[in-house]
Amino acid sequence: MTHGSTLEFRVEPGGRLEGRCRVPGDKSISHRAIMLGALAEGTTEVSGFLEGEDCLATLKAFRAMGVRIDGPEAGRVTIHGVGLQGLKAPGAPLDLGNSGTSMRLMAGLLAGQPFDTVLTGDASLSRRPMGRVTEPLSRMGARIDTGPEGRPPLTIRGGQALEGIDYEMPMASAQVKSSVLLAGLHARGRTCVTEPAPTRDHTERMLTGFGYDVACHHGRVCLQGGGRLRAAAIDVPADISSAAFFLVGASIAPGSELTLAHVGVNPTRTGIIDILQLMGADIRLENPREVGGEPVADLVVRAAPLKGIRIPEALVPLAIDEFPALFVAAACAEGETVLTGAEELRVKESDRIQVMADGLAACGIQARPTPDGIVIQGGRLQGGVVHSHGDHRIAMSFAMAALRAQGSIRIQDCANVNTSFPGFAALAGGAGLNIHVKEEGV
Ligand SMILES: O=C(O)C1=C[C@@H](OP(=O)(O)O)[C@@H](O)[C@H](O)C1
Ligand SMILES: C=C(OP(=O)(O)O)C(=O)O
Repeated sequence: MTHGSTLEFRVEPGGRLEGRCRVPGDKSISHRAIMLGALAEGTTEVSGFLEGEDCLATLKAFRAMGVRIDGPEAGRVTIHGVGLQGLKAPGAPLDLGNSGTSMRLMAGLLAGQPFDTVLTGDASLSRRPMGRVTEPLSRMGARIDTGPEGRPPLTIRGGQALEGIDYEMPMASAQVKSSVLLAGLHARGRTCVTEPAPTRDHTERMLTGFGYDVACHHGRVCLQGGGRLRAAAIDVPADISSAAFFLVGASIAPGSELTLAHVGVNPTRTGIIDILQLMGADIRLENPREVGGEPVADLVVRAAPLKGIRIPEALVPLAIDEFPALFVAAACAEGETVLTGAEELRVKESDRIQVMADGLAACGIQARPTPDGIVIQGGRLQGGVVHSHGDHRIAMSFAMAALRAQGSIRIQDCANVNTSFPGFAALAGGAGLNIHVKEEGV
C-alpha cells in the first residue's frame, strides 16, 4: 500500500466461517527474530516470518545498520548476524512506520551502541508515549532526546557506557521489559526487570534459544551484560493476535466451524481463549506441540451462544491486543460485559477504547467508555459506517462484526491492516466472510 492511499472494507451481513486456515506469522516473534538474529554470531534462518509492514520496518532498519538479510521470501529470512558489537551507523533516520514494538525495543538495543541513531515513525506512532522506555534507559546511562511530552522522534546519542539496573516496571508492558533487557546486553553488570503482572515473554525465550543466560523468577527477569548470542533457527508460529479475529468471527456466526493451524499458544498470549471461554465460546486446542521454544497448537472453534462477563483484570495483559475483537464478541453476547484495568488500550495505534465505542455505537450497540475500560451491552448489531482511525485491529474486528449484523458494515481507512495481517481480506473471504476491498484515491 502506498502512503496516502486508503482502503475501505465493505462487508456484507451474515455468513459463517468454515474450513481450515493458517494466519500469518507472529508479529512479536518476527520482530525479535530480526533483532536477535542481527546481534548474534552466525547465520539465523527464520521460517514463518510475518511479511507485514511493521516487521519489514524492523528488517529494513537492520539492513540500514549494515546487517545482510536475505528475503523475505514465502516467510523465509536469512540473517547474517554481526555480533553484539557489529552494527554500523545508519546513514539516515530509521523510519519505523506504525510499529511501537520496533521503536521501543530498538531504543534499548541502540542505547549502548557507539553511534547516534534517530528513530521516526508515522503520524500514529509519533503520538505514542516513549517516556516509558527513555526513563529507565536514561537511568542506565543512555542519552535519548525525544519530541515534546516524550513522543517520537527519538535521537539516541551513542557512546554511552551503560550500567545494569534493577527496574520495577510501573505498567505491565512487554515492550518496556524487552527494551530494558536489550539495553542490558550492552550494560556493565546485571540488569533486572520486575513486572507488575505477567506479559509476553518472547524476548526471554528467544534470548535463551540464542544461548544467552536469562534468569526468570516470580515476575523478575535478570541477565548479565557482555555475553554473546549464537545464531539459531526460528520457526515463527501463526499469530494468536491475528487468529483472534477468526476465533471471534466463528464464535458469533451460527453454523461456523473453523480450524486455525499452527497457532502460537504461549501462556502469556492466550488470554483471548480464556476470556472467550468464560463467555461461553467453544474453542479446543488440538495437537499441542513445542516449536523452537514456543508452544503451538491447532485451534478448533465452533459457533456458540456467548454471555456477557466481567473480564478478570489478571487476563488483561495476556489479551492486550485482542480487545477490539473481544468487544465485538461482547456486542454479540447476551447481557453486559465489563472491562476494567485496561487503560493501556488508550495508547495503542489508536485510542482503542474510544474508537471501538464510537464504532459500536455507529452499529447500534450501547458501549460506554470508562477511563480504564468499557461497558458493553450485548444487542442487535446494525449495519453502519465505521472509521478505523488507521488502526489495523479496529478494521479487522468490525469486518468480523458483519457476520452478525443486520446490514453491511463499511470500514474506512483500512490500509494499516497490512502492518500485521497482509492478505486478511483474502483469507477471511476464503473462510466465508463476504468482504470487498475498495482502494480510495491518493
Ligand atoms: O512486545 C511486544 O511485541 C508487544 C507488546 C504489547 O505492547 P505493550 O508492551 O505496550 O503492552 C503489544 O500491545 C504489542 O502489540 C506487541
Ligand atoms: C499495539 C500493537 O503494536 P505496536 O505496539 O507494535 O505498534 C498491535 O499490534 O496491536
